[in-house]
Amino acid sequence: MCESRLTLHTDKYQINMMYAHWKQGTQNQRAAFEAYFRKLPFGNGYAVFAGLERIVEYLRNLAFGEEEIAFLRTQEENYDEGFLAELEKFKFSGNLHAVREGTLVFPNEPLILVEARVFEAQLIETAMLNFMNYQTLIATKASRIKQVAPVERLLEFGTRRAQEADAAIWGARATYIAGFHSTSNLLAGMRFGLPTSGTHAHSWVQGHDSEEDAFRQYAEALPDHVTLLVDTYDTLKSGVPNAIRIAKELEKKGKRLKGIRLDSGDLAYLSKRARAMLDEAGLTDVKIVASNDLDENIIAELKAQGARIDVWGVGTQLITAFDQPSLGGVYKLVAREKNGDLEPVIKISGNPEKISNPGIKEAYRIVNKETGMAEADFICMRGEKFSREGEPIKLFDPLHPHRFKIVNEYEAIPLLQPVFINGVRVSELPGLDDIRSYHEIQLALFWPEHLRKLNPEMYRITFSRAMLDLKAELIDRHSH
Ligand SMILES: Nc1ncnc2c1ncn2[C@@H]1O[C@H](COP(=O)(O)OP(=O)(O)OP(=O)(O)O)[C@@H](O)[C@H]1O
Ligand SMILES: O=P(O)(O)OC[C@H]1O[C@H](OP(=O)(O)OP(=O)(O)O)[C@H](O)[C@@H]1O
Ligand SMILES: O=C(O)c1cccnc1
Repeated sequence: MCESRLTLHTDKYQINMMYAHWKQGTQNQRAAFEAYFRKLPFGNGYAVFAGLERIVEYLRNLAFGEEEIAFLRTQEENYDEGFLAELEKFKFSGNLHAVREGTLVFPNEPLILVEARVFEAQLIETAMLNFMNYQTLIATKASRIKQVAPVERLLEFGTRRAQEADAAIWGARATYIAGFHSTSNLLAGMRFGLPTSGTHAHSWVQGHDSEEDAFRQYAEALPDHVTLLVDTYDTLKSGVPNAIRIAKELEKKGKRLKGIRLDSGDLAYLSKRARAMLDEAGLTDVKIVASNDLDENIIAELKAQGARIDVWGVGTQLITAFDQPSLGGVYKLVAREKNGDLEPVIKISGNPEKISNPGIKEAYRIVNKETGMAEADFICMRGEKFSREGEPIKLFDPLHPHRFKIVNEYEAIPLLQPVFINGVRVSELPGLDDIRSYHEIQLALFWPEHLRKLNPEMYRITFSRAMLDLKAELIDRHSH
């Protein structure tokens, strides 16, 4: 968790390239890189950008101390002492623009723009992608779950099955951005101010002579927060009746049973039966929590079956992004310093989708003033004049440039915000609750067709004519 130790959280090839730049005397040349992804995860219609807070912490603490330098000395005999001395002076002195956490983002649009000495811009690729790819993936998975359970409480239960501690903790934060209500991880609660929640485990019941005794002892210990796990022996014959008994005892003390938790079996059937039993006992306010390898598909299916579940506890499938364990975000050089100017560069590929978009760009969300809804994102060259307001904008379909739509009255909202300028923080990042509310406002900008979890309508990402022309020119220049 100590961010200052993350300087060497990078691939060795970055340090090798930094070294080679230092040898050829180009380490101070400026370079611009963009981070973006090419394909949406989970077949979703959007992704939820996350990871910026950690990126900012990482950049602020980026430094090579004695320990790092001593280690590098052991890793490569070619590293010259002069290079290591240069590293001792290292700090991030560049510019970073990024979209806000919680923003809905789409393939091939710049999410982070780094302009810095190539020495710096190169080093940070690995860690930035690591943070952005994981946290964006988990926020997106959480958002899919939120789409199918918009009003119920969503509890994040994943830590024990997460890919180690950082994934659990930063993953919990990402799920909160996308609308989860709490995490079971107390360190995430302490670190980020996330609400925490907890019921009890089967071991609590197994560790007593009877289920009833286990429930009673638990209720005595935590009378204000009693949610009882009712499936250790037999949910309907023993768990729910025992929970009802304890609820009645709590009532006598002026307390209420908060809930019961179902963690196995047919959750639709059991929840309906449990609801009827609770209601019959006058416990209509007692909530039913369900867990057991849930994901957005099972939750949707359970709801379609009429399950009476008020609270969903979701662990493994969410925190490991089980159905797609990685977001393939990349970090590509888009411009480099040549003869004092920043010159656009391209990466060619046999696969047209993998050809990079050259030059430093701006990204705008085009919101139709008549409907208040997002029509498309528009990517243009930095400083390019396009009619921001007042005049119609022509939004080309990138795959079929003969197809376009015209929006007459619109607002162009810039997506990339300055975070560091010349190494200095120029804006405070919003607090987590602001990010969460902003995410909700973002969702409201999009038609439901783009938000549905199965076969969504693709939101349009469009490029300016100038950017497409530059790309064509560079492809032409590099074709033989
Ligand atoms: N009515 C239902 N419709 C669809 N899926 C369900 C339904 N009820 C439960 N499930 C899901 O089916 C899966 C059942 O998995 P599994 O067979 O391991 O659970 P189980 O029968 O409860 O056994 P265990 O006691 O080992 O947890 C879980 O992912 C659960 O969320
Ligand atoms: O299923 P997930 O979505 O990953 O949610 C977390 C799971 O972790 C716990 O089970 P576990 O068997 O680890 O512990 P327990 O003995 O308390 O049930 C809990 O009961 C959930 O089933
Ligand atoms: O509080 C719970 O019920 C819980 C927490 C973590 C994992 N499973 C369940």
